[in-house]
Amino acid sequence: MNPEQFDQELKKHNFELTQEQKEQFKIYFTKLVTANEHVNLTRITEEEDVYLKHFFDSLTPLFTFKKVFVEGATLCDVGAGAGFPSIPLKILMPGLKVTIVDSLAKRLTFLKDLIAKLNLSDVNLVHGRAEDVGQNKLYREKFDLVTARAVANMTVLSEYCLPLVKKDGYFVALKGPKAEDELENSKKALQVLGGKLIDEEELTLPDTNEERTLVLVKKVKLTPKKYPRQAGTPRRKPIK
Ligand SMILES: C[S@@+](CC[C@H](N)C(=O)[O-])C[C@H]1O[C@@H](n2cnc3c(N)ncnc32)[C@H](O)[C@@H]1O
Repeated sequence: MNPEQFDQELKKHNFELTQEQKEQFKIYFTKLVTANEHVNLTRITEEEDVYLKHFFDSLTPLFTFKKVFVEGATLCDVGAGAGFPSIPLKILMPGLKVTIVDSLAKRLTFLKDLIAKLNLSDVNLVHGRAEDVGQNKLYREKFDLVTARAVANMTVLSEYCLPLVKKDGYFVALKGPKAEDELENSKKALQVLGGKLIDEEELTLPDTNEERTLVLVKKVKLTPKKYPRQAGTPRRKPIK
């Protein structure tokens, strides 16, 4: 998907990019591939792949779960790495108030520079593990939306993300193909952590066979204080 095809695809979803937004994606692409020569950020570096597999892919929740993406909402992106999905979402919806949590300082250094170059406001960077951030009063149960792509399986991810979601807010997981087993295995964790599975949508990226699954979980109850457990425990001893 080249930048023109990207514009066309977004139009199909009723998003007409301004000149400024087109420029922001262009700068994002350039900075990503340049920085990637020194810091390990992505394996995807061809322009058409970056526009499809990073930019468009990051925006699919916005097209699929429209009603939960409200201008002015607070969004926390857990394990955003080089900014996916939150930075493309922020470019398209400038009113979002974004917090990015990642445990790797080098990636946050890249993001700090990127945010300045893209002239984005209301993007807060937090260096830390989701398990610790989820126990920090500043962040716990403070977000309308929490997103994560390619960070952990659904059970572990739920323990990272749900503690950060406000009651009645949403957790959106961007998953690959065939996520049913993962989802089935996470049922207990969702229930324990106060989540309720609302929707699960399968889609294919335009003009490809690239399959994705988007999962929408609503926080229906507060998360018990003991979660998230100590850093490393969710992965070592997933909730069963
Ligand atoms: C495979 S990358 C995915 C990055 C991005 N979400 C994407 O889709 O391109 C996983 C990221 O999650 C971060 N990460 C993994 N476990 C984490 C944890 N427990 N807390 C915070 N960040 C974590 C890593 O540092 C890394 O940047």
